[in-house]
Amino acid sequence: MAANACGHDWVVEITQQEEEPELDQALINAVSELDEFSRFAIYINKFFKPGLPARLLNKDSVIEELSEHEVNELIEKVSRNKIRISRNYGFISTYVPIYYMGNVVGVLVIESEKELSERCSMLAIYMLNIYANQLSLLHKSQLDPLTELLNRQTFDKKVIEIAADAAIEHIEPDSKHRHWYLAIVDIDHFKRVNDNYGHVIGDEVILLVAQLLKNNFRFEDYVFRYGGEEFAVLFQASDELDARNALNRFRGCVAEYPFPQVGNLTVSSGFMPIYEFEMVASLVQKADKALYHSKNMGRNRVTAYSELDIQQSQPQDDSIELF
Ligand SMILES: Nc1nc2c(ncn2[C@@H]2O[C@H](COP(=O)(O)OP(=O)(O)OP(=O)(O)O)[C@@H](O)[C@H]2O)c(=O)[nH]1
Repeated sequence: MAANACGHDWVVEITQQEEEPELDQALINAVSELDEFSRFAIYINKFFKPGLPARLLNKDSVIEELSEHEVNELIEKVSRNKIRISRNYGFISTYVPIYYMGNVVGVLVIESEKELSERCSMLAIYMLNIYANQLSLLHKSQLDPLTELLNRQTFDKKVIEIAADAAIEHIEPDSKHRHWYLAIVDIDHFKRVNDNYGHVIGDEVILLVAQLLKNNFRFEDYVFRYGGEEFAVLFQASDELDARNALNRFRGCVAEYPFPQVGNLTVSSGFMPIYEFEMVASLVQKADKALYHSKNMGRNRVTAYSELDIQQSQPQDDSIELF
């Protein structure tokens, strides 16, 4: 650590990361190089929102994992006392707070034979703080500024990840497990909103629909602003009926919502399962086809890709073999 006495190398490493797993690894590497101790566990609430649990970051930690309640108690204690030290049967436990915007969002637990130097503890605090700031910047870069939903760039990455997992797991369509679905949702006749009430009201409608969408899906589902008044949802459901019910629930919710000045609006959607690896463009094209079917059938409805008469839309194979 001598050449890196002020932690400069770690700061550079952490602030260079543009992907979350690599950023996590950069922090884990930095903490493991603070050489005065041998074992550590990092717990952090990565969304920085009160009420969400702080989860273990270094899953391979040799320190026994604490319960959510124990972690909350520790966070409460380090919020009051900054660094805490306790002595247990020959080793020393040090608890270092993780700060984000002045709030404690996690805790680093270190077990060592001898007490950590103050310099080492302060270095840990700075590094954890820099990690939290970098994580927040990374999260912000994944969001659409108007709605704070995930943006289009993040959509492609997430679909590839889910489709790759589906290919590995080989989940069958009739399996008992919940699996992933892709839906594209579009506000009906949105151009009329802009034309009649102006773009500011149009933007407000987009924002309100985004909020309704977020509220209608689970925390572990992903909601994106895909384009202007078009949204994409990656969500888990047990089968097609379950997925359709979720989208219909949202559709009903929008239809009943009194949009200020505008009154009532509707949304149409198309959806399909992600059972195997498929290119993002091909998945989106299929969900889009189902969406346009909803539009053609009068809007304010949900269509599954499986409902479409694929035979009609595909070119007929009545070609003549020439060679
Ligand atoms: N206010 C606002 N309008 C947007 C934004 N992005 C796209 N739009 C507008 O959204 C409208 C989309 O219109 P169309 O694609 O013709 O579709 P539509 O009127 O919703 O009709 P259907 O989709 O067929 O039901 C266009 O007028 C765009 O200018 C945005 O960020 N804010």
